[in-house]
Amino acid sequence: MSSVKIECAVKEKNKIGESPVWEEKEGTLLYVDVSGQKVCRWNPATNQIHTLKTDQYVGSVVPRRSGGYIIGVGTRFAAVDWKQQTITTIAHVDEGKSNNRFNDGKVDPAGRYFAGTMALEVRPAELERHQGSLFTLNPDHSVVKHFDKVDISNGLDWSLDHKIFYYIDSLSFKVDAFDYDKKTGNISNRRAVYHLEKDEGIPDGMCIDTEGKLWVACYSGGRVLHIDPTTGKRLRTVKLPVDRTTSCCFGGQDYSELYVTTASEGMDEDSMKRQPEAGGIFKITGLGAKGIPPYSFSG
Ligand SMILES: O=C(O)[C@H](O)[C@@H](O)[C@H](O)[C@H](O)CO
Ligand SMILES: [Zn+2]
Repeated sequence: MSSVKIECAVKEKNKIGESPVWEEKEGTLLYVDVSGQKVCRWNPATNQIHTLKTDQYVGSVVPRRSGGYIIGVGTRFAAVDWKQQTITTIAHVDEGKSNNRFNDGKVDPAGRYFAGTMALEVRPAELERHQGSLFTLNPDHSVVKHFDKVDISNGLDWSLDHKIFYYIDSLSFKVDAFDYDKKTGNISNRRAVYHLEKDEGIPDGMCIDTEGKLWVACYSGGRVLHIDPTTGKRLRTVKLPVDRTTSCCFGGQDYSELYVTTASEGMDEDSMKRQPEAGGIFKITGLGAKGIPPYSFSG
């Protein structure tokens, strides 16, 4: 077995780094800084970061098949023209809930954008409960609301056979699964596939690997969990040198590198001293696992 190597690849600090997506064509890593209110694109070859400021908190960014990106910003779905550096609203959600914002999101195997909302936090993980919902932006730009009463809508991905949708509502401290209908985008039959242990922190972003196993970043846990969703067992724990690990995706050559975003927001001076790399993005190699290419929004 090769040895695991963990390095801080993107040193520029995010307040809340999130939603990492590998862009194979350019060999770049796309992500957001939620409360830093920006969409970022890091080029490993040049170590340059290009950013686009948003006018509100941005929860996630996904590639769009016709070019550019789609984001969940504030309580809007919006299109990003990266070349023109413009953001155009596509649809509104959670109308009347002015204290809400989009959080994590990802494109499903049929090209729909799934993203959920949450109330704004007073402090990390402290917020008015049950205010969020999970939505889908369809390719025709219609919006579907799947369910409400979500605390912190977070990690999501689909099984390799496209029959299961995995989902995390962070404050439930578990990873859930739904039956997923690729044709309609409907999800049903919610059940738990993994319950976090006390010291594992708060489940946040996640991604699937080529074996159908999940990698779950744990906020306040300083770790990524490798989970088998069919047995409900944890296969492995990968610890990082910072506590606030937020999300992960595979990227790089053959999708064999795991990129882990982290947050620095809300840390006091002391913990910043102890964790100087907080807010950076980590690259983990030697895991012996690989990911799959991200799906693009087809609308
Ligand atoms: O990363 C996210 O998904 C949210 O934007 C964050 O706010 C954290 O999850 C939260 O603070 C801890 O649960
Ligand atoms: Zn998250």
